[in-house]
Amino acid sequence: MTTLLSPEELEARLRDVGRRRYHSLHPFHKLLHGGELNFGQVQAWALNRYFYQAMIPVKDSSILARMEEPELRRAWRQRIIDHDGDREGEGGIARWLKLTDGLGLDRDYVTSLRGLLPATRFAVEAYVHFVRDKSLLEAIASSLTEMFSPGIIGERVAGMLKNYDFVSKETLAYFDKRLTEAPRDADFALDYVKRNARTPEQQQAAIRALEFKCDVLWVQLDALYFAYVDPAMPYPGAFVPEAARARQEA
Ligand SMILES: O=C(O)c1cc(C(=O)O)c2c(n1)C(=O)C(=O)c1cc(C(=O)O)[nH]c1-2
Repeated sequence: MTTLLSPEELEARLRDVGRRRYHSLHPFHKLLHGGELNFGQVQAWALNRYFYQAMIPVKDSSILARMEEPELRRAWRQRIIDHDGDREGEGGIARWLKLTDGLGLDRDYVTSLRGLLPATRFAVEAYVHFVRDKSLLEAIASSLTEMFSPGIIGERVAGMLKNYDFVSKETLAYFDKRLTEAPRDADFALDYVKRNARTPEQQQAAIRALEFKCDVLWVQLDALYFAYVDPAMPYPGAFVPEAARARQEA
């Protein structure tokens, strides 16, 4: 039988999930941050991750719609504004497209999702469905990977600026804002989970939700690794970096 944890013990268990399973541990990220990917592989990462970015406000709208207290909605709606902006050209999704522009990818191609790997699509959709179908507590707990993101973002920006001449501070500007947004969002969500997971079952469900979310992030990198690093077999129809395409056509 599982026992009731104190809020502090629950937090420690949640943080432990990140220590063991966060996508900072994935070999694809180690290559990305260490400067060991080529231009086409970095393009593939940015193109696939666009779909994650684009669906974040969709999943947050679904969480918002289930919040019955104005106080909660007021806090959560900021996430949607952060990603969508208040007008065309503003917000996180627009900033992500600056990155894909900077990497020479055609905007219409990126947003059409034609080049996406199927595993990216399935993982991101699973996240959207999870928050829709599970309890509000689990939906909020699944966002808690953001507790761990400032560390990886710091490492990523420093590593990419140092190692790749095809990225700049301007093209990586997306991540600047995340360094303040993510801790604010994670503090709020962690406080909610600590206050509302009041039974051993609810606490276990919150921990499992965070594990699930780590899986959502992890499999996206598995898919990139398989398609673009080793054995480098892009799914038929998915994005093919120019160099690989030229080889295929030769
Ligand atoms: O760069 C990253 O490694 C990273 C990780 C995560 C995360 O841990 O889920 C998010 C983001 N970035 C991010 O930019 C973002 O907007 C975001 C929203 C969420 C969420 O679950 O609501 N996670 C993340």
